[in-house]
Amino acid sequence: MTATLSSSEHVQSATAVRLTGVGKVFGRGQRAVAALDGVNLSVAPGEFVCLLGASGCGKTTLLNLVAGLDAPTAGTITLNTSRPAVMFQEAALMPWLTAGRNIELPLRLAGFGRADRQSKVAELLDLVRLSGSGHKRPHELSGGMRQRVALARSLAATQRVKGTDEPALLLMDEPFAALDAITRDVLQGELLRVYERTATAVLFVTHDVREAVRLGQRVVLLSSRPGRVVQEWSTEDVTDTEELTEEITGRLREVISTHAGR
Ligand SMILES: Nc1ncnc2c1ncn2[C@@H]1O[C@H](COP(=O)(O)OP(=O)(O)OP(=O)(O)O)[C@@H](O)[C@H]1O
Repeated sequence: MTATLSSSEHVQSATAVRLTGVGKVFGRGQRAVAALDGVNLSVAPGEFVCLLGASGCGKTTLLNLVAGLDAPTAGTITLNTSRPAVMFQEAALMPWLTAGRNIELPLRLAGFGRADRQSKVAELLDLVRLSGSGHKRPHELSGGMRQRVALARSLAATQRVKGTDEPALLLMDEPFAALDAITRDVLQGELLRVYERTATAVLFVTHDVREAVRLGQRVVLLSSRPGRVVQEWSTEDVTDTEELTEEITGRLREVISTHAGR
């Protein structure tokens, strides 16, 4: 199932994840809620894609489907990666474990030996600039530091004892939304730095256009419920990010007002 990046044709056609005609309806009959409808989307190995949409358009539903936490009612999802790691708005760390032990947990579950776990934890703590805080428990850390631990734990969850040729996929559901503006700004920069040092594909959900343009190589706009892809933009080679941010914001407003008029 793993994509082999052995020729340029493969490189172009390889996907970490592909959604084809994906739909999701919750409930039945008169109470049925169509959250997603005919979503077509793919993310290439190592690509950073931001999924943007108004509140309630189905972004979290889509991430849950890709994560395998729920099943689509229509269409198919093809994963060519190891099991995706998920990071949420709340760090959801184990409060009784130190930062280091929290990061170690997925490595333990994946079957890494003790020495390997210790060196990987040290590496990941260093990657998220928390080398001196591995012994601290979550309540001793700031909100931003807790999200750094959560990021390191998510990256740990993408590690495999064998089969390292499988590309990794990180699913992020508004991970910085609960942080103050300055911390959010710092963590966005940190995420980009970490992303550049790993080969992980990222599908990042946000309703913040500026965040999407700053982080994503591609920004994909979902319509209001039922969510479907209405437009996408590449941010690569864009010199004027303000102009792009304004253009996407305008399109997002249109999408929201279309929905409000229904
Ligand atoms: N388990 C469920 N049962 C019924 N309806 C659901 C369920 N989960 C989500 N929905 C509905 O599906 C729609 C999409 O929800 P979802 O949480 O995916 O949106 P979202 O874009 O992530 O929103 P937000 O940005 O506010 O987090 C909403 O109308 C929501 O009420």
